[in-house]
Amino acid sequence: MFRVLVSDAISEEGLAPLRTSAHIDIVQQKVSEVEEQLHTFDALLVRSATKVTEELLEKMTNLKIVGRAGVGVDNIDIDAATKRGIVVINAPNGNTISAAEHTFAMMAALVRRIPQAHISVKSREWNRSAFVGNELLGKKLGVIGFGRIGSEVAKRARAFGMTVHVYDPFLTKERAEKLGVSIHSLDDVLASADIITVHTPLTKETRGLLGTENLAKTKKGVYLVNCARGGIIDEQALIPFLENGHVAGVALDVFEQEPPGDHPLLAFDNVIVTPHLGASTVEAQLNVATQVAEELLHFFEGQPVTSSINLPALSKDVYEKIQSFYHLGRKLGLIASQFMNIPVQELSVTYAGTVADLETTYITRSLLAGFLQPRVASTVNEVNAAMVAKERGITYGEKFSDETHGYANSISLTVHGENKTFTIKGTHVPNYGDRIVHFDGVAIDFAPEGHLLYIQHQDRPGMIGKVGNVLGAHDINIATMQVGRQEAGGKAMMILSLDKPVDDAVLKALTQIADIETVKRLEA
Ligand SMILES: NC(=O)C1=CN([C@@H]2O[C@H](COP(=O)(O)OP(=O)(O)OC[C@H]3O[C@@H](n4cnc5c(N)ncnc54)[C@H](O)[C@@H]3O)[C@@H](O)[C@H]2O)C=CC1
Ligand SMILES: O=C(O)CCC(=O)C(=O)O
Repeated sequence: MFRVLVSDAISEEGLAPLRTSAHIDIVQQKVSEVEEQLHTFDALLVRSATKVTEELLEKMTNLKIVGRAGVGVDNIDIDAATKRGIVVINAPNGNTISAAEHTFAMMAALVRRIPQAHISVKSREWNRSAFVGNELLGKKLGVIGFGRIGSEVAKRARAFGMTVHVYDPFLTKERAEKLGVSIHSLDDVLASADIITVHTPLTKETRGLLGTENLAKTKKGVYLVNCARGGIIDEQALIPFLENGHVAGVALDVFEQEPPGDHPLLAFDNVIVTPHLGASTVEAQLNVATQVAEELLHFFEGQPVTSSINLPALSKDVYEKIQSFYHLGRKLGLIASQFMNIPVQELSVTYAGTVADLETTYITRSLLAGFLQPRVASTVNEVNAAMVAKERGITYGEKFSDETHGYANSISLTVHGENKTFTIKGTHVPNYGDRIVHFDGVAIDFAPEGHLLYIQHQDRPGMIGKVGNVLGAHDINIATMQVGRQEAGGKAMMILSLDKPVDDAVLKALTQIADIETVKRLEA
């Protein structure tokens, strides 16, 4: 018998698949009410109220799986679960439509001033001239982040006669054309849009994406919508733009801190808000509950789960054999994704030497997960990587080669993007670690670890000194530096490992050195 603790308000109808099994015992109580029995549960099913902390996981000594009836897993300590071998699953698309519809409702309410007018009439006023709005027809909608929700918002906007301009560095031209939208640079979207809506994950790159500098690039009178994650629009930076009327209005479903308390933004009449309601519909809650309940059932029946966001269901035996290559694969994917920060269509992985005889499927999936992670909102791992790649229109394949070029083993990844192909090759040396031995056509040798800096330049005397001077002037210590070149006087590169990451000012200063062509930060 498997015991499942359902500790949040989860759609009863959605739990039906679990109730059909004679081997599953469902207990619907809060964690605090079953303190004495926590060690007896095999599964925990939550929405967002239960905080699945390391402390709770420590008490649930028999726990094998946590199911989140929703997308975001902010309330679950994934690392702590992963460390304990507890699988975490979610429902990645069950609430997409509800979140898209809520975004659209917020946008329409914003431009027609519906919440303000509602309060006015309820206060027994009848002031029609105070609530003159704008039409959506003919307006330009800027969509930043064109994944599941962004693309559904765009479909609805087109039905309203809006033109949709999209910024998403990972969106391919084919997918944009299929959905009837055009791809633009961030600056173009900022400058041209009448309304801007954000639908990215909250990452290092997107935190404060709409901050002072980018808000200043928007059209005077722009409307902004954030139903994704608090912090993508910088709340503090927004205030002066509302005060001087540059921003005509803002709709927020999410906040940097939730609940936002007595936040200064709440004092503005033209800021309309909801308490993180994007997924709060009967339908979305039924979808997400059904999805996780079915996945839990598969898990207990020993079938593979498709929406796990942490550990793959690997046997200990196989895992021990592939472990080193599994990590090398992840690093190759991660570095390649950052280097090729453009839309890509295809990944091709070639195995040679001893690694070619192992279970390469898992290694390829690990590599794929590393490649996709910088591009998507939710955690990608070996279990869900194939599904996420398919959704993004990225194909991948494995090849095997007898050509080892002197290495005992090697994994080579070729990434095909629009107008550019990139190849990276790595090897694992027992008791020494992972090495990258080929990078974009140049033989080189570096460890894929930490804060890396890639510099491509013409092979001229004195380049190392010039780079060293700029980094020294910015107080950045170089841990290691590897150089390589295609031919004397031709294309050359340096890969530096730094003690701390470089900021945009350092990148700019390096780019200004004569004969340096490209500089990129790579985190591994
Ligand atoms: N308000 C609510 O109740 C809900 C909010 N969400 C949030 O909505 C957001 C979007 O969710 P999905 O569409 O399911 O995610 P998704 O992973 O399908 O799409 C995210 C998109 O953002 C793009 N992206 C990544 N970095 C970017 C960058 N620096 N600039 C521009 N685009 C970038 C990716 O290429 C991807 O296409 C997430 O933050 C999610 O947590 C999701 C469900 C409900
Ligand atoms: O469960 C909820 O209501 C939160 C939805 C959400 O933000 C998500 O799924 O990422």
